[in-house]
Amino acid sequence: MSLTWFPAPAKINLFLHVTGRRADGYHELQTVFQLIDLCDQVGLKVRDDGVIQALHRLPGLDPEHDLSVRAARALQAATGTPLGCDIELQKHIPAGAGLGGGSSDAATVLCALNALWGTKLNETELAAIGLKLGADVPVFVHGYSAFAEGVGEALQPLELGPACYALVFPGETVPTAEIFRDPELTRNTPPIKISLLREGVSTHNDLQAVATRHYQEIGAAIDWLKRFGDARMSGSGSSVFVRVDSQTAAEAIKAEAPSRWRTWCVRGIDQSPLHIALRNLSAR
Ligand SMILES: C[C@](O)(CO)[C@H](O)COP(=O)(O)OP(=O)(O)OC[C@H]1O[C@@H](n2ccc(N)nc2=O)[C@H](O)[C@@H]1O
Ligand SMILES: Nc1ncnc2c1ncn2[C@@H]1O[C@H](COP(=O)(O)OP(=O)(O)OP(=O)(O)O)[C@@H](O)[C@H]1O
Repeated sequence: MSLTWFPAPAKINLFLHVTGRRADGYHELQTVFQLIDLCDQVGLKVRDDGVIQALHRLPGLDPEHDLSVRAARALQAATGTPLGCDIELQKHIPAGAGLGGGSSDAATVLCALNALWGTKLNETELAAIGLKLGADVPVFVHGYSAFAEGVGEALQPLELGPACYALVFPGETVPTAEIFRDPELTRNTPPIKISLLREGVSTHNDLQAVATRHYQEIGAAIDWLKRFGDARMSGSGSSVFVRVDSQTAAEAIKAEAPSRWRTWCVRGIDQSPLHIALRNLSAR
């Protein structure tokens, strides 16, 4: 049997407010996760011998630290299944880009293996396993764009509707922990009510000021994108984005962008393509 392939979409944070800090050092956030149609692809094949093996190597990363492998091991441990799997990743989402690529790979492995192994955990149980791997994993397990609180795991689905973005990766790989531990980080933005989002309350990304101080190229990309609209950083960076009216407008920005940056025209999606693939699998 060959590998079965499943998509792992990226996200952008339309805003990110840091509203506090917990005793364990993690930060309380308010954010909107917008899923986008830039995807990694995760190939999986069930093994009868219980072995979990990566067929790929991510540059500079021990396979045991690969979030796709860690997710498979976590599901195996939680369910006690005797089954294993081969895993292969086709990476299209840059790592350390604030796009949640590693977290999404992990969520796709959890959801797809749960179906392939027949372990029958529900989404809440899978999200709880995912949260131990990273604060961004639960939103990808649930597979919808959402307003998030807590450390990013308390989710309320949002229908954001059709949206186009020009997305720029200025080439910096940002370790998320480095940004969160900066003493200069604003950690006391007053919480907002979700209802105010629809009324157009002003929002921002609290991690942006710190990240642009650490990585000059992020500031350069924001300044360049600002001529097209309200340009912002996603997550802890380094990617930045601007919302535009049409795919044509996004294509024009991509054509003009400095060639040292990777640029995409992406669409917002309210439902993850992973969940559509899983429904098709169970209908077979
Ligand atoms: C910045 C965001 O990308 C926004 O979506 C996420 O909050 C980060 O999610 P993630 O990459 O899955 O993060 P994790 O792997 O859980 O955490 C990496 C590190 O970031 C810090 N961290 C992360 C999330 C959070 N709410 N507070 C934190 O302080 C912690 O130091 C943690 O050790
Ligand atoms: N499958 C994976 N894909 C990408 N990075 C991975 C993976 N597994 C582990 N990692 C490690 O995790 C780090 C963060 O990866 P990721 O792509 O999720 O970052 P990010 O987009 O900045 O995340 P976030 O927005 O969640 O902070 C990488 O620098 C890499 O060392």
